[in-house]
Amino acid sequence: MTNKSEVEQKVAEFLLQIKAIKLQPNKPFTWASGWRSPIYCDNRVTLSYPAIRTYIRQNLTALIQEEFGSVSLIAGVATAGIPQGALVAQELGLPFAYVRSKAKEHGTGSLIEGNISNGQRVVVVEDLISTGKSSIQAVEALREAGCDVAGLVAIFSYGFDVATENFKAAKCRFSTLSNYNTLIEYAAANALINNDDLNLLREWRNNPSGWNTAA
Ligand SMILES: O=P(O)(O)OC[C@H]1O[C@H](OP(=O)(O)OP(=O)(O)O)[C@H](O)[C@@H]1O
Ligand SMILES: O=C(O)c1cc(=O)[nH]c(=O)[nH]1
Repeated sequence: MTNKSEVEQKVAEFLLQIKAIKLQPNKPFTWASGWRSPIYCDNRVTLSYPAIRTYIRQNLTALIQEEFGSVSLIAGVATAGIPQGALVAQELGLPFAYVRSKAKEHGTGSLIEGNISNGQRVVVVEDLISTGKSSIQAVEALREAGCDVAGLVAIFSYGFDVATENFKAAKCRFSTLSNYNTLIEYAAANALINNDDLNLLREWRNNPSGWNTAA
């Protein structure tokens, strides 16, 4: 059995260490949802660090086994969920497929790439959950294609209520390796983010969809 809070902290530590956590309060990031944010968690950077990539692969695999038991397919969410999902599928010796954000506009016209079969029990791998919209879109596409979606795992979640509600509405379970609260607590305890930025991040977290909308 993995120690959940140890993994949450270790992943937060790694993300800070490799500067996957980026802060730009004066030049906000625009997220997939359209929200503007002072923070960006770039899990793609983990791929550049073999030891960290391995830790994430092994712990996503353990999470899938603990939460969902036996599955027959791993599916990644394009694009950042693709490499993470492929690594996990390799670890589990399972088939892999991935779901595009929209169907390809030439060639096969596919929305889902790879072979899937009706009734196949699948776990979806995503890198990050903000609103959960991208995740749910992939889950619905797999269901429409006949898959039995056991649930979704991701490296990081901001823990927003809107994501919880979106997953609940879609009747999809999800679990992540780390989350925003752990990240902020770890950064504060180890003086990895200065106090001004910590205050700003805590304030932002109270109303993320409304932050900086006037800018
Ligand atoms: O929970 P949500 O509000 O949907 O946001 C999270 C999504 O945003 C990012 O994808 P993005 O499309 O920005 O980039 P990518 O192609 O690099 O995955 C991230 O990889 C998630 O898929
Ligand atoms: O919501 C997003 O688009 C998003 C936020 C974030 O911190 N990292 C990321 O890759 N995407």
